[in-house]
Amino acid sequence: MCGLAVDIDGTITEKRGQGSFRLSLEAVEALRLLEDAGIRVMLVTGNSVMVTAGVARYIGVSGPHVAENGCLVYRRGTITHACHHTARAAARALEEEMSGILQPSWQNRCRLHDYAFTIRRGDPKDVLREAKMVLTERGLPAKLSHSGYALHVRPPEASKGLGLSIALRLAGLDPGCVIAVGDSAVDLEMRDAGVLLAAVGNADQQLLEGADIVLPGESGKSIAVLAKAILGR
Ligand SMILES: O=C(O)COP(=O)(O)O
Repeated sequence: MCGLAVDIDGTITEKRGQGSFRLSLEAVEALRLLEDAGIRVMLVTGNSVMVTAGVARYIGVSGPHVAENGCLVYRRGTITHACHHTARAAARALEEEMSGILQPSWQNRCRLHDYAFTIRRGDPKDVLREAKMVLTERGLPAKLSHSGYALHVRPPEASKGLGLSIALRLAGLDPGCVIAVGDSAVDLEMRDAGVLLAAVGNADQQLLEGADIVLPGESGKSIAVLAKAILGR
């Protein structure tokens, strides 16, 4: 075991779901113990690069880290662009056509490729369908996903797997000795980097069914359980 890639929201927080942003102190402690034992901890998230780099700094995890759902890789102050397109025009179209339903994320001001919206009302599946129709009508190619926290509009090439592959290459880590952990269907993409994929116990159904292993416990507690098993404590 040489590296652990973890999603942020729903994975190292106390709980998962819109509005659950409190970091799990158990998870933070577990990630620090792993780092101290020489295991590289990488954040792989839909958040903007500024938020990702800030969270990483104060948790104390060395990275490289992946932001904007795979589009940006942050390593020691340097940013690598994994995506070559931006979903900015698609995000603007959604703002115009779905303002009653979608609330743009405050982080959109510092995003470059992937844009996020919280859903004000309605079932995320219906909202995704409507957003897809808006983009098709406008002829804007973009990928849409929902993290359990926000709807993301992404360039077609965006993938957490692509971002994680770049992060592993920058760190000189063999994917075969890396475990990735997430809480939602978007995190399935991380397996494309060749890592073992784990789901926290309260992950969404798609990830619970698609992951290689399901961890006991919920969100941050699952991370603490995994760290104990890795460190043999
Ligand atoms: O940005 C979000 O919507 C959620 O971010 P995550 O990828 O860390 O779960």
